[in-house]
Amino acid sequence: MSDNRACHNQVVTLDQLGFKYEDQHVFQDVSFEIYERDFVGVIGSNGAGKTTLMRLMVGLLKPTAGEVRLFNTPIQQFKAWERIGYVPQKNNFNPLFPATVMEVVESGVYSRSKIFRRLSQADRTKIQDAMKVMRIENLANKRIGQLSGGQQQRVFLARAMVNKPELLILDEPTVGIDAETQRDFFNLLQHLHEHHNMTIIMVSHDMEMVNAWFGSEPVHRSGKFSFYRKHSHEQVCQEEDFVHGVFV
Ligand SMILES: Nc1ncnc2c1ncn2[C@@H]1O[C@H](COP(=O)(O)OP(=O)(O)OP(=O)(O)O)[C@@H](O)[C@H]1O
Repeated sequence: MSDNRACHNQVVTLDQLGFKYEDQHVFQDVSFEIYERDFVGVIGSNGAGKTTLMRLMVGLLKPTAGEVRLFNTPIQQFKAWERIGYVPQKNNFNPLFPATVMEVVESGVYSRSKIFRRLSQADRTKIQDAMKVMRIENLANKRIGQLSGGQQQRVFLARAMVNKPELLILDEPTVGIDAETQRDFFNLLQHLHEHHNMTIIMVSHDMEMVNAWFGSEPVHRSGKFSFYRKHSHEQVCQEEDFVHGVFV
């Protein structure tokens, strides 16, 4: 295999995916592949079904047609949920929720395959690491409802990051956040993408931001969605994977 993309594994495969709520078709026949170390932007107008698509990718909804595969496994057989971090749309969060920042981040330790158990020292270290990367250590004991939008966003990102996921899925992460905080947030995502080799999928309807970040042309259009892509480490991929004259 001589193409850069072919030496990376597929992380998410959308195969002729369709979904409807009762009688209302949200979308039909959406196909796209997301590879390791991709940073993918999913763009669509209001009501195009972006949130629905993300919820299908994390198994919170079942497709009415086609299939989702995660790390090459059909989603109904997929069990390794700690490999995936998901940050739902911010406005789904109830600001009166009484938990502290620390409690919210801790709750990220329990992926859906685990039952509640005491936190181990290793868990504590993972929690501290995630809080440090997101620069929220000094907010640990604050109630989440007392924080600004940008700070809350970092807390939910830290929660999704606790298990050091390979794939991070973000639904409209910058809605309601000022331009400066958005820039910080993108710098952080860029760091995670380039230095922690994370694959990132981000939903947005902010074309200006998307064009600045991904360029003006989508790599693919399917249904009402446009998919944009940035890829990191293509060079490394070629060097690492070219062993004894063959791609492995
Ligand atoms: N639980 C539900 N029951 C019925 N219809 C729903 C439900 N959730 C969403 N819909 C409808 O499905 C369509 C897609 O909704 P979705 O939230 O996925 O769109 P979106 O692209 O994320 O929109 P936005 O940009 O406004 O967040 C909309 O027409 C919406 O009204």
